[in-house]
Amino acid sequence: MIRFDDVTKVYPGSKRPALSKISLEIAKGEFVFLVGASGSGKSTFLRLVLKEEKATRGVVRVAGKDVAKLSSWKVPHLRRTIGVVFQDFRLLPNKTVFENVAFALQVIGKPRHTISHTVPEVLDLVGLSGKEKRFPHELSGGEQQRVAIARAFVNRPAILLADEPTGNLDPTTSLGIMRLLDRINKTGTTVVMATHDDDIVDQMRKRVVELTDGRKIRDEDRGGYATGVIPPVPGPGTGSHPVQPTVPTVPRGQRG
Ligand SMILES: Nc1ncnc2c1ncn2[C@@H]1O[C@H](COP(=O)(O)OP(=O)(O)OP(=O)(O)O)[C@@H](O)[C@H]1O
Repeated sequence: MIRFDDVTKVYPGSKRPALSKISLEIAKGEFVFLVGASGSGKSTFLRLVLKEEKATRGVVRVAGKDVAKLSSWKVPHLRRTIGVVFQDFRLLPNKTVFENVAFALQVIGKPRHTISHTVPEVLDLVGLSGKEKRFPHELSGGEQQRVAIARAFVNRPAILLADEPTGNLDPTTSLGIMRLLDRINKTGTTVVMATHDDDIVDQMRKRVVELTDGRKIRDEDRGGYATGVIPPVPGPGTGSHPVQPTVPTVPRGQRG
C-alpha cells in the first residue's frame, strides 16, 4: 500500500537530510507506529506519502503508483484515498459537527442524499451520535478528535495517516481515540500513526518503525516504544503496574 525505496529528503537550504535512505513497505491493512524524537523525520515521512513534499532521491509508491510520476491533476485523487488526522484537530470553527464531516464530501462533489445518510453513519461509528449540531468549541478535545477522525474516514480512504493524534489529549481520552483507530484499521484501512506516546505504543503492540535523525533504526512487529523489551500484557492479577518482562524482541521478518 505504501512503499519507500531508498528515499532521502533534504529540505531546501538544509544540509542534513530530514529522511535518509529509507526503504520500507507497509501492506494493505497494516497498523504502523512511527516513533522517534522530535525532528527525527516522522512528519516528513507522512508528507511524502501525501505528496505534500517531494523525495530528493528514491521512490515513494502509494497504492502501487510512483507519486513523483503522478501528474498534478491526479494528486487530488491520490489524496482522496488518504485520510489525515492531526494533533490540533483542524476543524472548521464556524461549522457544526455534521457540517465539518459533510464538507469533506461536498468538496469532492458527493450528492446531497449521499451526504445525508453517510455522515450520520460515520458519526455513529466514532461515537458522536446526538452531537451533530454542536460547534467544535462546544466539544471536549477527545470529541473534537473524533470529529476529525470522522471527517478523515467518511470517504472510506484506503490509508489513514495520523500525526500525533493523541498529543493534546489525556491518557484515558487517548485510549478511546486509539480504540477508534484500531476499529477503523480492522475495516481494512491501513493506518500509519506518528507518535511520542509511549504508553499507547506499549499497550497497542503494533508494528513500530523508529527513526533517528532521519534514519530508520528499528522496524519491529508488535514492538514497544523503546527498544529491547516486549511490553507487558496486562492480565489477571497484574494490577495497573504489571512486571515488565525483559525478553528479546523480534525484528520484523524474523518471527517464526
Ligand atoms: N519545511 C521544512 N523546511 C526545512 N526543514 C524542515 C521542514 N520541515 C521539517 N524540517 C526539518 O526536517 C527534520 C525532520 O522534521 P519532521 O517535522 O519530519 O520531524 P518529526 O519527527 O515529525 O518531529 P516532531 O515530532 O517534532 O513533529 C527536522 O530537522 C526539521 O527541522
